[in-house]
Amino acid sequence: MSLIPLSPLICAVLAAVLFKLWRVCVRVQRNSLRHLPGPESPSRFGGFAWQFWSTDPTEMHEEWVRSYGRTISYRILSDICLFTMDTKALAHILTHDAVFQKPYKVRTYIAELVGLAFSYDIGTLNVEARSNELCDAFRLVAQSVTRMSLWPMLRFFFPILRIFPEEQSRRFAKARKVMGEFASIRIDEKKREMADNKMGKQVRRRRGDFLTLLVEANMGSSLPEGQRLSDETIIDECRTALVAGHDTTAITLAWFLYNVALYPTIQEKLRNELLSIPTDHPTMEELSSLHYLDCVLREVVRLFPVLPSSLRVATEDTPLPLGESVNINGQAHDRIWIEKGTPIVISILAINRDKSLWGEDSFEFKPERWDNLPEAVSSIPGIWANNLTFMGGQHACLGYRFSLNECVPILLFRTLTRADAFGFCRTKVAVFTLLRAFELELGLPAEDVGRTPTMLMRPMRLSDPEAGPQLPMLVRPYRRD
Ligand code: HEM
Repeated sequence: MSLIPLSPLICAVLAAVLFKLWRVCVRVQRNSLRHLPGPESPSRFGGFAWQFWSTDPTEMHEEWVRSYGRTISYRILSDICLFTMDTKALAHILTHDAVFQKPYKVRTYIAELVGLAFSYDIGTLNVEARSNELCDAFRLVAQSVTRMSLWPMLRFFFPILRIFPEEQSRRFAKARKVMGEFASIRIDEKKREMADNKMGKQVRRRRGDFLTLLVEANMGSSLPEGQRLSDETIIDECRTALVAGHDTTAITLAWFLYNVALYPTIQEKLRNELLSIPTDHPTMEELSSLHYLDCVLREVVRLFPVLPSSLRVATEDTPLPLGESVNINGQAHDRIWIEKGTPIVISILAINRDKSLWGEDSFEFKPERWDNLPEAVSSIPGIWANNLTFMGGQHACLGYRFSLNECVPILLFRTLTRADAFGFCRTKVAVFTLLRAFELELGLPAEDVGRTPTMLMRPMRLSDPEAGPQLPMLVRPYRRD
C-alpha cells in the first residue's frame, strides 16, 4: 500500500503538532497567570482540551472553584486560560468588549457549524410534513452538533486541518447552498412584490418575517443608494439573527416544557393563573400581568441556559480588577495582569446557580425565588433577570426580548396545537393557550433526562445518547370542570 496520498495530511498534522508543542513550551513559561491557583493539567500536551471538548465543563469548574477559589487558571493546549466567577471581574470583561472579544476560532467554528441556517416556515415543527430539502438541511445542522468527536476537535484547535475535506463539512456546504438558494428566491419574490405594489397591482403582502422587513427597509425610497445592502449581506444578516435565534429559542421551549411536566404543582399553579384571564385572546398587557408565568420563565432561563459557557479573549495586555482578591505566591492581589491572547472562560450555568449568590437552594427549580431575590445576584452583569443566559455588555444577545416575548410563545403554540389544529389563532398568547388547553407529563422517567454535552445544551435521553436530542412528552387535552 502506498503512503504517498496520505503524505500531505501526515505532514500537515506533524507540522501543526510540532508548532503547537513549541507554543506550549514558550507561552506557558512566559504567562504570568500560571501563578494563579488552579488544577494540575491531566495531560502534558493537551492540558484540559479533551475534557473541555467532550463534556459540559460546568461541574468541573464548580468543583475547581470549591477547591481553588473564584479566580483560577488552567491550561488548554498552549493557552493558559483564566476562569473567574468573580462578578466584578466578569462585569469588567463584558463591558470592555473592545479589549475582551469573542475569539476568532469560535466565531469561525460557529460560522461553519450553524452559519448556514436560514429560517422561514421550513416545516421543522410539523412531523407529518413532506420532507423538503430546506427542512432536511436545517435538521442536519441541529443533529450534527449533538456529540463532540475527535476530528471536529482537531479541526477546531488546528484550523489548518480544515483544508482537508470531511463528511460533516461537505454536508454543511450542501445545506448552505440549499439555504442560500432558498433565501435568494425569497428576496427576488419580495422585490417583485414591492415592484408590483408600486405599479398599483393588488398583491398579497406577507408581513412580519425578518427577511421581509429587511428587504423592505433596504428598498425604502428614503435610503441613499450608497447605504443599501447587497443581497448577499441581507442573507448573512438573516443567517446571524435566525441561526442565533431559532435553535436557542426552540431549546428554551423544550426546557420550559420539561419543567412544567416535571413539577405538576407548578404546572397546576401556572394553569390556574392563566385561567384567571377570562378570554382566549389576551392582550400583551394582560399577558405581561401574569406574574407567575414570568417567574417560571425566569427560572427556566436561569437553570437551563442554552449556551452553558462562553469565551472571550484579551486583545491586549490589560489589568483585570477583582472583587475578591487572589493569592499569588503568598500575596493577596485585587487585580491581575492579563496578557494579550489569554482566553477567558465564562461559565454561564455556574454563575446562574452559584450558591454564594443565589443561596443554598440555587440548584432547585423554584419560581417563587423571584419574589425575594438575594441582594448578591444584583452583582451579576447579565442583561436580563440577574443571570448570564443572554450574557451582558455590548455583545449581549440581541434577540432576548424577541425570544421571550414572541418566539417561545409562538413555538409553544405551534408545537402543541399543531398549527391551528385545535382552532386557536396564532398570537402571542401561546404559552397561555398551551397550558389552558393541555396537561403535560414527561414521557420517560425524570432520571433519564440529561443534557447533551455540546455547545448548545439540549435535552436528551441518558439511556439512549446515540439517538440525539429528544424529550418525549405525553400531552392530554385539559378538561375544565
Ligand atoms: C432563548 C433564546 C436565546 C438565548 C438563550 C440566546 C443566548 C445568547 C447568548 C448567550 C449570546 C452571547 C454569546 C456570547 O457572548 O458568547 C447571544 C448572542 C446573540 N444573540 Fe441570542 N439567544 C437567544 C435568542 C436569540 C434570538 C431570538 C435572536 C435573534 C432574533 C438572537 C440573536 C443574537 C445575536 C445576533 C447575538 C450576537 C450579538 C453580538 O455578538 O453582538 N438570539 N445570544
